[in-house]
Amino acid sequence: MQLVMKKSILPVKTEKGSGNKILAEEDLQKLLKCYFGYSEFRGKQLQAINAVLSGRDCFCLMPTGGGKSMCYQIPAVAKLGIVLVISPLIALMENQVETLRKKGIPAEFLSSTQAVHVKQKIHEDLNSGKPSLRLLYVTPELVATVSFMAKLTKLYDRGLLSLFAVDEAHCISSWGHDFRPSFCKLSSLRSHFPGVPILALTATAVPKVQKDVISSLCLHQPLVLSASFNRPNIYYEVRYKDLLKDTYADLLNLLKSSGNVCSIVYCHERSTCDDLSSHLSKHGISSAVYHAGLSSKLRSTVLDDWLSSKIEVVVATVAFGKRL
Ligand SMILES: Nc1ncnc2c1ncn2[C@@H]1O[C@H](COP(=O)(O)OP(=O)(O)OP(=O)(O)O)[C@@H](O)[C@H]1O
Repeated sequence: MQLVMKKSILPVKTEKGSGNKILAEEDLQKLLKCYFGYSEFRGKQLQAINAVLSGRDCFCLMPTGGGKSMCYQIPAVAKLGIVLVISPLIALMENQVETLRKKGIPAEFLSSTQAVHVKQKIHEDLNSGKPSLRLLYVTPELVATVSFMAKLTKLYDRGLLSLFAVDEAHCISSWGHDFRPSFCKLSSLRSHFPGVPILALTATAVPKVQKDVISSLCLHQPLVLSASFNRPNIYYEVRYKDLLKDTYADLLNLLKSSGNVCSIVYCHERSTCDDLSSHLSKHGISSAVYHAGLSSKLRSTVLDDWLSSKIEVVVATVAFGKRL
């Protein structure tokens, strides 16, 4: 097979009889290099990618930052059609879409935060004979609407739905720490769109949750992948607050001695975030707060400023990890 390494969708070959498209490992590696600049797949990425490209469901358990997104981003460029990514985290969608577009991969997200004319353009593309989109990020709430299901049905009937990727899939389980009722409606994806593989992704390792995700999403004999949660590059140190004379002073020293690195300080309460952030700013460390009490616009600005190193420290509640 001839690979065209320009930023265009690659030709794919068909596995005889199955109707599924397959690419050799080296071709997938070329895609990884071409679009993302990485030479090797990490951990279980390749297995997950191969599973969904061959039409098989997959449950993928990887730690935060383990590279889960690649498991659906590579299929999006390797296979014709649209990958629908269902995520509860609007800030994460915005962030990923921006990154993908910079890499020349057509991606969009649909959410309540978007302007009407932007949504219209996306719908026009989806309705066109040949949509240019490769990845569409949506919330589970949108998937639950009749009008969006009708749009998906049209795409499905034209053979344009290549994969459903359910990010933060533990949210479907009432045993999980982050249960979201809207996720329960996702079971209809399997009944409405048989034959479209489903990739469930999570960093929540509890076996009860895993079983629940698999049965709630009606995954059919999924490939279950579980990556190691050991992160040898991370150094852990516990300091007991009760044993410190002045917690804020200790933290300030730690941040100053760490040099110019991006840091996150998690606090239990929003008021502590506000208090600590102004303390750090007063003492020469640029910081901002991030919690669910801020507007989504402000939260996006803080995330952008932190990612671009405009600010050194984000003082946040768990809303930051969940990117609420
Ligand atoms: N094969 C790879 N080689 C090197 N870096 C990679 C590879 N795959 C992914 N990455 C990088 O690892 C980082 C984390 O990836 P990603 O955001 O997909 O993790 P994640 O598992 O989705 O994390 P989270 O649970 O926070 O959503 C990204 O910067 C991504 O570009």
